Amino acid sequence: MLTLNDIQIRYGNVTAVNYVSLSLKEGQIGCLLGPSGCGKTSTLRAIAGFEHVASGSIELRGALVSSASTHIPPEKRHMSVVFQDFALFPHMSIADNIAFGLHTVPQEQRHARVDAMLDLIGLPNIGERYPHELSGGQQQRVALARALAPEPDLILLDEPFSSLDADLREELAKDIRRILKHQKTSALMVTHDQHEAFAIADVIGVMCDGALHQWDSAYGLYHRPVSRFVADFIGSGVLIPGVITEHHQVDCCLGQFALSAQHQFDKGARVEVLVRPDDIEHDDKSPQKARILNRMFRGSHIMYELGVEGSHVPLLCLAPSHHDHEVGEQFGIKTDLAHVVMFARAS
Ligand SMILES: Nc1ncnc2c1ncn2[C@@H]1O[C@H](COP(=O)(O)OP(=O)(O)OP(=O)(O)O)[C@@H](O)[C@H]1O
Repeated sequence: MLTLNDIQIRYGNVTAVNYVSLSLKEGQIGCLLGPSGCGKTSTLRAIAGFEHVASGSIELRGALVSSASTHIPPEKRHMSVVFQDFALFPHMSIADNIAFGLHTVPQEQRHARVDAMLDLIGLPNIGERYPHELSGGQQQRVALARALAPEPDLILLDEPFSSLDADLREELAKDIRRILKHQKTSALMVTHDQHEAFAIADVIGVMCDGALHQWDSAYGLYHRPVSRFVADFIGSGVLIPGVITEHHQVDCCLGQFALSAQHQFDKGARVEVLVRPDDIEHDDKSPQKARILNRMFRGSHIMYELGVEGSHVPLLCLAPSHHDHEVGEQFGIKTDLAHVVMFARAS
């Protein structure tokens, strides 16, 4: 339903977005994720029609809406945008806020649509109230209701939870996902918070310096990162040196592992092996030991930092928190790196 073909966005000499391509299917929820300044908001604004593209093209439901020579204005794109600051009109009731984009709809249907939207967001009795009488989370639900009311082809969400408490964010992200899925509305969100992206999106794009590194499921980004940047940005983990000894075997400080997945490295290749905290399992009975350098209690789990001979960086191990060990202790570990991700080591 939405396709970006190699778009570039420039501000004077600055290239903010560099050859980004992606496609979103009907009813899918996508998310652009990345650090500040990576170009995610510029991409969203170009889709909305607030920015021009310098090259490449944007298509919505097969129709060209942006290219170097075409620019359909925002109001003709059948999209709604939800901003981070809610942007509700303070002097209008909640019902009038939601009805704002419905001026072409006959009055009776307009009332019915507003009521349906209030039911959908789980706040059926607040139509007569004003924005300042609602909590931040309620205001953001209303902003979503206002965006959904005109039944747009696509909803764009620009860091919609950034002004809310951390606890509320994930809850609201799940809620908004439920509402969008119920309405079968396609959406694209921008965030720098991977937990929000995981909670809401079917497909996530990781951006860095104007480039889209990977457009994939959360599982794919975590388990099959295509670049060091994605490996580092998504989840936690460390890269340790290794060598490919036989085809489908890698030798590193944790031992020698048969690799189950295809890889492009020849025998003798020097690689870096991505080791996630869930790749190292704590097992008191294991003959393989590591020293505990640090520990971070996380409620259900403890994240241990482990010193392992041959690795100049501490490795991470996520263990259930009833495995309660002190810093300085030797700790039994088991590792299985058969499915592991590797990158070529810089010479
Ligand atoms: N109107 C503008 N004029 C000039 N440069 C801009 C403009 N808007 C953005 N930029 C630059 O383009 C690059 C990408 O900005 P953009 O806002 O798209 O990134 P972002 O990933 O959304 O960042 P953030 O998370 O901080 O909002 C940055 O280097 C930024 O300084």
